[in-house]
Amino acid sequence: MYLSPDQLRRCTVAVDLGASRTRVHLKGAGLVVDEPSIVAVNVMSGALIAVGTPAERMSGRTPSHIRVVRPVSHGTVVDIVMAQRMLRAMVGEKTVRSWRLNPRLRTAVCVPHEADPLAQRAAIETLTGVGARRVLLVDTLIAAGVGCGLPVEEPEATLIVLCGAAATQVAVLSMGSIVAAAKVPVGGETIEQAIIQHLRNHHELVLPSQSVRTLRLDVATGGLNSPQGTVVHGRDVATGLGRKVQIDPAEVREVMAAPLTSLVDAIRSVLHRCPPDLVADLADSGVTLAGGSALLPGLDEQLRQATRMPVQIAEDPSTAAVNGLAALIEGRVKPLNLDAMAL
Ligand SMILES: Nc1ncnc2c1ncn2[C@@H]1O[C@H](COP(=O)(O)OP(=O)(O)OP(=O)(O)O)[C@@H](O)[C@H]1O
Repeated sequence: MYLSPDQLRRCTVAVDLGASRTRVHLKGAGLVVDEPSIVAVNVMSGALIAVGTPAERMSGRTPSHIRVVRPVSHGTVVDIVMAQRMLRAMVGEKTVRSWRLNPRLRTAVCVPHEADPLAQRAAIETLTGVGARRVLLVDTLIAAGVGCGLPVEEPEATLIVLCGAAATQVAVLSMGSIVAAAKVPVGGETIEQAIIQHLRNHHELVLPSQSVRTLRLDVATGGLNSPQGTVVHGRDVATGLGRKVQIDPAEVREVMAAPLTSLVDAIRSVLHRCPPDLVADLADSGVTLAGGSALLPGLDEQLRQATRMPVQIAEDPSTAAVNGLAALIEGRVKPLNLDAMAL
């Protein structure tokens, strides 16, 4: 079904419930929430202990009565009650109360391309639970395309690669629609898992989840470029005791590069399914990378070499989807009829 620009402009709130981060944009106020999608709860009393960044810091360090929960997985709400409590805490009770008092509150929310009816229902229930009277679902790929400043409403093709936490979506967009799309289970989190597995197999070290992020970002910023590499602390697989290991940056880069080949295959398969006229359009505009994992070191260069197309990273890749949704609800883009759903 098509969603008209007027329907979107009647929305007051734009939400991107990501596996890694939750982002909320309020019309007129801007981005009011950009926090990790994590909640820490006391399993005995059911009380919320922390939400967002403080809850993320607790991950892997909590006593048995505190559980760290991620209510969103692969861009889909998997724990509706927890997602509602997380949103309420992030936005603030005062704002949620004002939402509840507004009988016409409309909210636009991004959902992954081809999200199944259960995933759509979960997004809707989460938002109605925090006060939305009507929820409009917008395909994340379209929202991200708009957020990257791509001319998605024009009859020429644009190619977007949205690199999230657990998955990457690839799509060719034209005239406000998705011409062809593919999804691969590769993202920042899967790469972190690959690094953890590598260290376990080759160094017999169990790396804490928080250290793997630092290690990955060190590689990203060139902080590991000293000849000695970097020292990481973890737990010895056999003895269970604390141990440190010196890691070669080239080794980490190799592990990170492996899952990215499936991304190149996804781009090729999307291009194969597009009419040649649209593929010809892409010779100049090339590939636009969005999503937090677009900042993975060397990803743009690897894609440039593999596809022989120009590759650019969006100006603000992490917030592309919520910014695009915000531009749609604020009417900052040319009117376009979107492939989306209103429920
Ligand atoms: N500077 C950076 N370098 C490398 N990776 C990064 C950087 N910043 C964020 N990331 C990674 O980007 C991912 C989060 O991206 P994003 O915020 O787009 O995800 P999300 O929208 O929450 O997830 P999804 O789209 O999968 O539901 C995380 O895995 C994070 O580690």
